[in-house]
Amino acid sequence: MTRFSANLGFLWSDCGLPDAIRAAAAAGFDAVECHWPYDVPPEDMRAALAETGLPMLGLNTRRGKIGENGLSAVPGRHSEATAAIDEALGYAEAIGAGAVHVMAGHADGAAAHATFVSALRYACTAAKGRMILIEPLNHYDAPGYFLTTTGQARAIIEEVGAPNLKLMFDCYHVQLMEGDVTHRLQALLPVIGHIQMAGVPDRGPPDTGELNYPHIWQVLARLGWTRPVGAEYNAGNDTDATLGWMNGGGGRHRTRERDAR
Ligand SMILES: O=C(O)[C@@H](O)C(=O)CO
Ligand SMILES: [Mg+2]
Repeated sequence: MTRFSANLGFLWSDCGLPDAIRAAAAAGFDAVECHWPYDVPPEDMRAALAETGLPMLGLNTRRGKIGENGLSAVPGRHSEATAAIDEALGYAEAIGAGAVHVMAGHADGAAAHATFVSALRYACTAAKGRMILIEPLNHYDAPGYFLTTTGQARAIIEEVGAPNLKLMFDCYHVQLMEGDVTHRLQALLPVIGHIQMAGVPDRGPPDTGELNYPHIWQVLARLGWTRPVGAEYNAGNDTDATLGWMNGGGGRHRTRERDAR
């Protein structure tokens, strides 16, 4: 049975994060993950996580100024990037989150590559065993983002050479940039730390669009993947109404009728 994590940057994004954690638990998710929780006191997050028993899988480094998408590959922004990594690791430790996604930012070329490698070496050491993730983003949603393909990510992971540096394989971005999702999951499995999903190309629920997620969940089961898969899609202002796909994955989603009993 596939297990699912609710990405609270997208699901129940109209609630505060602690209430979004509670909503995810009520809907039957096995875990949660978030993007930028920094405005919420860690003790409020800890309380909601303890109350629901859900693990927080991960969070992101800050994006930087408006229009930026992280700083870790941006030459000349080293001290801000390092501060963002320290902040994310500190927050992750405070709430018991398992991973930090280090966001690269808008940059390209050899200097950006060297800057990113150096920032990731710093993050992997500072993480003291916590997982560090990097995620290729598609060029429609994130034009100019440094990290765009799984091949580029794998080369960086190999160059950094830290056991706690892993790939965040977001099926939505991978399908838009490269396709061949099944073969890529299989080939990249040893370096994958987390998997996310959304309908393609509209980033709707996983039961919409061109990717057949029930097939992908079967592939993951065959590959021995047992960690929760992150649901990171636009859910509009009624997340509960979009959760029919969870039953297709054998999830524990409780229908509204059952909730009402
Ligand atoms: O896919 C995404 O957009 C997210 O996983 C993320 O962390 C960057 O916004
Ligand atoms: Mg993603």
